[in-house]
Amino acid sequence: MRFPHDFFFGAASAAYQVEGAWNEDGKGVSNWDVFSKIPGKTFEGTNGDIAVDHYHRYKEDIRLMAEMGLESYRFSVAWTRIIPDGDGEINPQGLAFYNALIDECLHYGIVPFVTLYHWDLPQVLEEAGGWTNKRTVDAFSKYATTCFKAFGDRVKHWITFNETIVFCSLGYLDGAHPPGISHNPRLYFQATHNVFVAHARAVEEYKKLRQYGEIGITHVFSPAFPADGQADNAQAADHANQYSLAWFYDPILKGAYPDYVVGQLKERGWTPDWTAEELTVLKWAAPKNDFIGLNYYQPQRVIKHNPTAEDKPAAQQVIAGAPGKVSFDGVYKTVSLEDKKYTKWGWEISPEGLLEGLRMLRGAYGDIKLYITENGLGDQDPVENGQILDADRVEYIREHLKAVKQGLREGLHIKGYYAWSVIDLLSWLNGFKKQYGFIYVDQQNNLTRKRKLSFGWYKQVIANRGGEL
Ligand SMILES: C[C@@]1(C(=O)O)OC[C@H]2O[C@@H](O)[C@H](O)[C@@H](O)[C@H]2O1
Repeated sequence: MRFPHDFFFGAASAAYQVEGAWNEDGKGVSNWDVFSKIPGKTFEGTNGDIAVDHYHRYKEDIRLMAEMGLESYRFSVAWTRIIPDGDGEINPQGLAFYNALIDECLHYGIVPFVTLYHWDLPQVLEEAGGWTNKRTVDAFSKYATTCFKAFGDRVKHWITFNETIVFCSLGYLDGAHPPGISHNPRLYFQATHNVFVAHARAVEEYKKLRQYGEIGITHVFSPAFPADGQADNAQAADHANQYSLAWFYDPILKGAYPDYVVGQLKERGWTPDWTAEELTVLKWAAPKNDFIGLNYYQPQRVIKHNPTAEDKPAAQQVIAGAPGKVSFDGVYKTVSLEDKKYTKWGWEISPEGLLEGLRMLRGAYGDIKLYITENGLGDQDPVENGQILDADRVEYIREHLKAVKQGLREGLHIKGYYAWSVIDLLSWLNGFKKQYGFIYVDQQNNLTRKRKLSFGWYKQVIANRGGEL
């Protein structure tokens, strides 16, 4: 079986992680431009000042994407290039860059799939409270509408936010992302709610413009499964899915928050300051949402946890996604299992977890349109005689594409697969050490690009529409 003709074989990146040019052509300062320069916050002090210089080399990069036969490129717009101080004047040089990037994609017949927010918030807004401040919601509406009007004649696929759970939990619970606040569930839930309202307002503005494209949001998709058959671990997995799935997917797809979580937030004084008008706009926007983007890397294997004084702060690798984390409320803990395979960063390799999770998602939300907007292997790629032989990445993506194909056989409405990432880039917490790309970037030799083993493999898969998988 080949993948359908209207299924996108794509790959992705994000502005702060690829562009560099952090202070060029009128760009404003973002929270990550500041946070990454606070000693100890990033791996070996790496930052996105240069990243992999996609800002100046995008033509070479897109030419390589075209050589691969890539059908769609998912990239994010840096808000600070468009409106440098967040909600003030528009920067024409910022519009010019993304117009050129979009036109270069279209020159090769590559469909642009644009993420409006991939974690880099204008610093002016961060200093005013970031996503805990309603001002940011209004500012996002202006920024999104500016992008729709500037690029919407050629961009027909829009993602509002990338992984709300990550930038809010790392920002307000773990303190590992801007604004670097730890253990503040009230601010965490407030920030997530404001993001959902900003999403709903952007859907409303987009539909008003009648540009006849599609708009959605991308969430982490990490379904929780009990580590064994014990009843309390099953209950812990249900709790994990309520807080890490339902809290994020329900307001977008059902237009209302899950009662299980709402009830517990009320008991603990963590209820966001939502208004009737905001809850109404969530309800209005839900059926207008055209798709949901899923970033799948691994499932969560969960056991019930009983908080003790011995609980230690999470290790860096655990904060960055490896099992072993105690949930913010202490109710459960993620664990690794003897019979599973793991990456060098301790992430489980589980294509079956993707398929099982997709079936669970259909049970909860029905036959919704889905894109796998990220999936890939973070690795330190082996280099032999100057060749990057990332056979493990080929294996990882092959097995996950086979799971997607099985999902299609079962009638799941999956419309595309975007490998993370098209090119080696800056990892927020792992610097340049954790590679994801089909294209290698030589950090020791003027950021020279080189095709990896996986580049030629993915080219073949696309040419055959996955018929051989
Ligand atoms: C934490 C980490 C990683 O670096 O491994 O997970 C995978 C991938 O997720 C993306 O949404 C982030 O933008 C990208 O930087 C990566 O981030």
